[in-house]
Amino acid sequence: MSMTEGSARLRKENARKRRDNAGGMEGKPRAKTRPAPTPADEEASRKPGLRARQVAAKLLAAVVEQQTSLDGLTDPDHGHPHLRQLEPRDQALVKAILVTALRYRGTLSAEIAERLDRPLPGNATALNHLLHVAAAQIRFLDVPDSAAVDLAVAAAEADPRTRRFKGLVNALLRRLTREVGAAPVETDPVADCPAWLYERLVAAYGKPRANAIAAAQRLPAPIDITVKSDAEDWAGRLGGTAISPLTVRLDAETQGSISGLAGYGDGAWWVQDASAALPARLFGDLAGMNAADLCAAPGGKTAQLVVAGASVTACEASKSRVKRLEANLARLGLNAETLTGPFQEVLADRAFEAVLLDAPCSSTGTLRRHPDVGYTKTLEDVRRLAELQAKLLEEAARFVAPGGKLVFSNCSIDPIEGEEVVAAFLAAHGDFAREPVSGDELPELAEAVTPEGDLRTTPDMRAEIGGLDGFYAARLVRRS
Ligand SMILES: C[S@@+](CC[C@H](N)C(=O)[O-])C[C@H]1O[C@@H](n2cnc3c(N)ncnc32)[C@H](O)[C@@H]1O
Repeated sequence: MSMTEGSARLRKENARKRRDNAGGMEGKPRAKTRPAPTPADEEASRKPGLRARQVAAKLLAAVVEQQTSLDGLTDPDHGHPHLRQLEPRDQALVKAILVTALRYRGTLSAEIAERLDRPLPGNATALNHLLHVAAAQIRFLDVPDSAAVDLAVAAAEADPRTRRFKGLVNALLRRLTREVGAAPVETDPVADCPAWLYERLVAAYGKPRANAIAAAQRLPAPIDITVKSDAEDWAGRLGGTAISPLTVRLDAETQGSISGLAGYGDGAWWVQDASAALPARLFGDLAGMNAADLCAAPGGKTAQLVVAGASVTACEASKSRVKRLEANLARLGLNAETLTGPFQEVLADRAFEAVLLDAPCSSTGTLRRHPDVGYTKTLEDVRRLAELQAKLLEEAARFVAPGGKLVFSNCSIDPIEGEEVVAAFLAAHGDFAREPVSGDELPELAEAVTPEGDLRTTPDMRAEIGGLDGFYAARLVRRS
């Protein structure tokens, strides 16, 4: 429900600001979190923009070596302290570098490797990150090449682990600038799809479709909002297109400060990808019914259930995320009962006519917004999360009243976490049946309805309007 990836959309104005500020600016550190300056910090403060590049390399290491999520590292309140110490403009630059370096990681790795006489030593990880940070700027960002190269050389010199490679950094990056620079060289989306994920895509969807998905998920995602009503009207007012009865896709020009747009303060809409808005739609009109959202925060789907007329109970296990859920509902002026804790415990023996289980998952459907996911998650994570989902689905079943509906969903692109979980559940539960979704229910997205009657979106769908996140949803009904 918040805008998290504005920095990845490098629109001209931001690019100009960064160029004007090419060297960047050292942040005024917050007294509370500021560690004592090291000699490297002092050097960085003498060279504008150096600190931003050093922080970018450090955070890139955290993503690819420690599998730390980019959202966590860049969280405005709890993110990495070195990032939070930078000026907002430099923070935005660091985020843009990271998103770009991850989105094009395969391409950048190959272009760096081609210009090395021999492969880097296996332990030269700091050097590798530094080269990726510089190459991302040279190849894809509107930063002067000379600044990208000079600051990479300065960063190499400031770090004892990379000092002896200073000459290599300089020569390699100058060659990259000369030979490719920012030329629109065609790059291979498959090379930029993490290998384990590409293998899964081929296994699940076949090679041609896997290639189309890899290409679509390398593109930055547009920003979609879900409106309480009047999508056409809001599209006109905000500058966008109504792409479903509830979703407006904002034009690139409209994007900027989301909270400054008309209707935000009045709670008329919230940010939610078009595909994330689909599972709650599967309940249809909920007027006069009670509904439970079992895994609710940050609350986009809870809001939809309330707007659809239900009396909603929203459960969330994480205390901090309940706060976000409640703040979001308050801004939207929507009422729901919120319960803090695992739904299995806090719901006692209640039963509901509509139950939504939007389960934790690998988030591999959201690579457009979160290009780190391919490097922070593995196939083992997918399998582990599928087991968790199966357990949660089993437990969710007991809160469904006879004749009630249960929608299971998540934003993984992998059938292991979707179709297979539901197939196993139905095989073990004669008391539940699938209630197939029909193309008529979602006329704008009939291609997403599977032969079994589930919903499966992939990023290559609706390419003509900018694609969709990958999502899965199945609608089940309790027979007795
Ligand atoms: C995919 S997110 C939900 C997104 C949410 N439905 C939305 O549309 O905004 C999954 C959420 O489930 C929560 N969660 C995980 N296990 C839970 C449980 N047993 N009971 C309640 N919440 C749980 C996580 O903390 C996380 O916030």
